[in-house]
Amino acid sequence: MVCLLKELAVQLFDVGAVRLGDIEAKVGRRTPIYFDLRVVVSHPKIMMAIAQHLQILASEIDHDILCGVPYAALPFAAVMSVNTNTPMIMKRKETKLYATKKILEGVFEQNQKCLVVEDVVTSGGSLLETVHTLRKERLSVTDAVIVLEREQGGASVLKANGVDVKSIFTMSELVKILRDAGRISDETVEIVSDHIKECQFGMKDNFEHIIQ
Ligand SMILES: O=c1ccn([C@@H]2O[C@H](COP(=O)(O)O)[C@@H](O)[C@H]2O)c(=O)[nH]1
Repeated sequence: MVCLLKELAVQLFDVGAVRLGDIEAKVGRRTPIYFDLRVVVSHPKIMMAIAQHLQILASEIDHDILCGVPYAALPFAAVMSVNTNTPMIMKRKETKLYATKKILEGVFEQNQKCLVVEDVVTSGGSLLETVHTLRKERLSVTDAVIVLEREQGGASVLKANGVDVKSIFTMSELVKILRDAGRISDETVEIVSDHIKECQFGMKDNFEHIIQ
């Protein structure tokens, strides 16, 4: 049986996957809430629950193979791959400099439909970079399944680049569950809601280097 979303959200909080405060995120951005889903590798039951929820989203999407955005989403994609007997490929952060000189590891064919798996989307930049690499290798990429959509514009950036994103949680849903479960205060919900409104990303936040 798949664990309920509310239970999953509270379990994530209780294992330290949700950090509150004035936190430095990617390249100098600051955020009052940061999700560190990398801790999930140490909690197999939570890993399985996340993979199962991602599989529910993936079941509505036609795809031949899976690819996780490195590194945080690789374990999620691997568990989904094994659970559903769907082949997976791995994108390297950098092209291998010797022997095979590959950027993608694993077996694939041109025009196969590749479903991208990601942990968190903020600006959409990390996911878009992976999509760009996959498309350069002639894979067809139109969809992604993710754990958390921070509602800061990333999903719209991806949509504008031909990628539909389906998430297990949005940031507002997740903070509401945590507030109702007594894990965070009303004040924190308000701070997060203000942050979402104030810190929005769009194509102007320069994805040109990725999509050129
Ligand atoms: O709360 C967060 C926010 C981001 N991340 C990591 O950053 C990228 C997503 O940011 P983009 O701006 O969309 O590229 C993603 O790969 C996450 O691993 C995070 O871990 N937690």
